[in-house]
Amino acid sequence: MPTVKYQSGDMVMGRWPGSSLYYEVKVLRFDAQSQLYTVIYKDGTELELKEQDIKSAAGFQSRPRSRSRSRSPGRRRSRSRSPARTTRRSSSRTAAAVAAAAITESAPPSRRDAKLKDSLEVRLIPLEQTKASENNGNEKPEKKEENEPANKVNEMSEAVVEAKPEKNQGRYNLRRRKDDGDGKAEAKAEQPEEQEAKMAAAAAPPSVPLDFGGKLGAYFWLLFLPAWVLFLVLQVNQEDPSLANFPPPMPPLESFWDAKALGFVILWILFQVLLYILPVGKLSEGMPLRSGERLKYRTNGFFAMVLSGVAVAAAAQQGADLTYIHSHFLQLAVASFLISILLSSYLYVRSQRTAAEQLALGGSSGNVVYDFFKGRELNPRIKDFDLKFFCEMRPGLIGWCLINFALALAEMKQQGLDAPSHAMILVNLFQLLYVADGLWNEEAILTTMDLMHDGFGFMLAFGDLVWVPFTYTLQAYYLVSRPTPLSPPALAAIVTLKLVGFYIFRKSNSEKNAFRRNPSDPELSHLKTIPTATGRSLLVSGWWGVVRHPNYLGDLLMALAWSLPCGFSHLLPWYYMIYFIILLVHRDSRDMSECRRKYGSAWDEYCRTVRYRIIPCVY
Ligand SMILES: NC(=O)C1=CN([C@@H]2O[C@H](COP(=O)(O)OP(=O)(O)OC[C@H]3O[C@@H](n4cnc5c(N)ncnc54)[C@H](OP(=O)(O)O)[C@@H]3O)[C@@H](O)[C@H]2O)C=CC1
Ligand SMILES: CC(C)=CCC[C@@H](C)[C@H]1CC=C2C3=C(CC[C@@]21C)[C@@]1(C)CC[C@H](O)C(C)(C)[C@@H]1CC3
Repeated sequence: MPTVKYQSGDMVMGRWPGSSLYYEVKVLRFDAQSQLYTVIYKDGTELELKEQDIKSAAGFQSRPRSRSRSRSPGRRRSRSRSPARTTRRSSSRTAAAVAAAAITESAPPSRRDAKLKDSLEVRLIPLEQTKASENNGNEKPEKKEENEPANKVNEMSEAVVEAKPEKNQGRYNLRRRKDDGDGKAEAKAEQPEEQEAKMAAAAAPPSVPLDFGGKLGAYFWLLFLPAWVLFLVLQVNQEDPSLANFPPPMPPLESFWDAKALGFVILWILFQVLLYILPVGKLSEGMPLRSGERLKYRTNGFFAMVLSGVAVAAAAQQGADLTYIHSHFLQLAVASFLISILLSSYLYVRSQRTAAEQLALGGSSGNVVYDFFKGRELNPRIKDFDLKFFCEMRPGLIGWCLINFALALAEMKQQGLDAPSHAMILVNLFQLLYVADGLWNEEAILTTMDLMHDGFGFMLAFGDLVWVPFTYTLQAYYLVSRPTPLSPPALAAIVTLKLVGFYIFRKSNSEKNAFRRNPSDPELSHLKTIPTATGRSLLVSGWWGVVRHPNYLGDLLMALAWSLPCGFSHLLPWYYMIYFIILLVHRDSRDMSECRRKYGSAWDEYCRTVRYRIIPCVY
C-alpha cells in the first residue's frame, strides 16, 4: 500500500510550472490512482503536482539578495530589471507575480518595468531551496537562467513547456491543471497506466456557471430566436419595412410549408456532406481535448465552396431558377428550422450515452431545456464525421453565399437590371470574401471558442443552419426591392473600411492560431507572452497586445461595411451590426470568464497589461 507523504491541509512548497521556483501551497487532496497532489497557490491557482515537485517548507529560505546579484551578466540583468526580484516584503510570491515577471522582454526595461510596476511592487519574492534540501533535477533551468539573457529565460521555458512537453515532463515533473485541455503531448511521454489515470481525472466536467440567463434564459432563447428570424423575414418582405409597420402581418399557416423547399434544403446538406467526406484536402489536428486526444478534421472547406459554386453555375446554366430562393425564403427558412430541431434532438439524445470526458464544460446542468439549448457533447461525431465542425463551416456558411447570389439575380429580375446594383455587388463581394476567407483558413476555426469549448446543441445547430443563412443575408434581401445608389466617394470609403476591417480580422486570427499551434514559431519570436499555470502562454504584444479581442474589432468594422451600402432609410439592414455588437460583447465576457477560470491570475495579469477589450481606448 503506497504511503501518502503529504496530507490534505498541509502547507508545503510547490514548484511553479516551467521554473525552479517554489511557492507556498496548501495540499487539497491526493489522487491515489494518478499519484498526483492537487494543491492551491495563495492566489487561488490550482495545480496538480507530482510528489517530486513538492517539498516540505522546512528546507527553504528566502532568496538572499546578494546571491542573485552575483550571477552572470544575463542573470544580473534579469534581477535588476524585475522589481519583484528586489522587493522583499515576505517569504512568498503569488503565482500572478511569476506570470507578470515572466512576460518575455523585448521592450526596453524602463517601459516594461513601468508596465509591471503596479502588479509587482506589492508582491512577494519566491523562496529558494537551501543547499541541504533535495534538488530533484532543478539544475537545468537554473543553468539556463545563468547562461542566457533574462528575456530568453522565459521564452525558453515556454518553448520547452509547449513545444517539447515530453522533455518538460522529465525536467519538471509537473502536470497541468486538469481542465486545460492541452495534455496530449504530455500523454506521449507517459506510461499507459499514467495516461489512463490522467484521463480518468480529466473526465468529469467541473460545473461551470450557467450562461445565457440560465435555465429560464434557455426557455426564452428557444422561443425567441425562431420568432425573431420569422419577424425579420416577414418584416423585410413588407413594402415599407420601417418600425412604424411593426408587427408585420402574419401569413396564413399553410404558406409556411413547402415540401419542395424541404427537399432542396436536404439536397443541399447532402451535397455538402458529400464534399466534406471526399478524401480531398488536408487532415488538420484540433486542439488537445481534456482527455489528451486530438481529433482530426478534414479542412477542405474552400474546395467545397468552389465545387458548390461550379454546381450552382451548372444548375443555373441548365435552367434552374435561383430566384426561387427569394420567392420561397420563408419556406426554406422553416425547412431549415425543422432540420435544426431534428438535429438538436438527436444531439441531445445521443449525449445521454456520451462519456463524461466528451461533454462540454457547460451544458450538463441537469436541466433538459438548458442542456438541449446549450449543447452537451463537445465534438459529436459519427465515425470520423464531425457534426459541429461540418454544420458550422459548410451548409449554412456556403449557403449564405448561394442565397446572396440568388438575391442578386432576384434584384436584376425585379428591377429589370442587366447587372446587380453597386450596393448589391458590394454586399455580395464583401460577404463572399468573409466566407471564402473563413473556409480558406478553415484550420483556424479549430482554435475558436465554439470548437474548443462549446457543446453542440440547439443554439449552434440553429445558428449554423438557420440564423446564418437566413439573417446574415438580410442586407442583400433588403436591396432586392430597394435600390440604393452609392456615390463613388461613398463606394471608395466603404471598400476601404471593409479592407481595413478584414486586415485586422485576418492578421489577428492568424497570429493567435499560429501561436496556439506552435508557440515557438520563429515568426512569432518577437512577441511578448505571459506563461500560465496550464503550460500555455498568452500573447501580450502584437495584435493581442492592442486589445483583448482584436479579431472582434476587425469583424465589427467589416459588419459596418456590410450595412453602409444599404443606406440609412431603415433600421433593418443595420440589424446585423446591432446584433453583432451584442453577440461579440457577450462572447467577449463569456470568453473572459472562461479564460479567468483556465488561467487564473495570469489572465488577470494579461487584463491589467492589455486594458481594453475590443476597441482601443474606448471599450
Ligand atoms: N460572423 C459571426 O457571426 C461570428 C464571427 N466570429 C468570429 O470568429 C472568430 C473567432 O472568435 P471566438 O471563437 O469568439 O474567439 P477567439 O478566436 O478570439 O478565441 C478566444 C480564445 O483565444 C484564446 N486567447 C485569448 N486571448 C489570448 C491571448 N492573448 N493569447 C493567446 N490566446 C488567446 C483563448 O483560448 P485558449 O487560450 O484556450 O487557446 C480564448 O478562449 C473571431 O474573429 C470572431 O470575430 C465569432 C462569432 C460569430
Ligand atoms: C443567436 C445565435 C443563434 C447565435 C449562434 C451564433 C452562431 C451563428 C455563430 C457562433 C460563431 C460563429 C462563427 C461563424 C459563423 C456564425 C457562428 C456560427 C464563422 C464560421 C463565420 C465565418 C468566419 O470567418 C469564422 C470562421 C471566423 C466564424 C467562426 C465563428
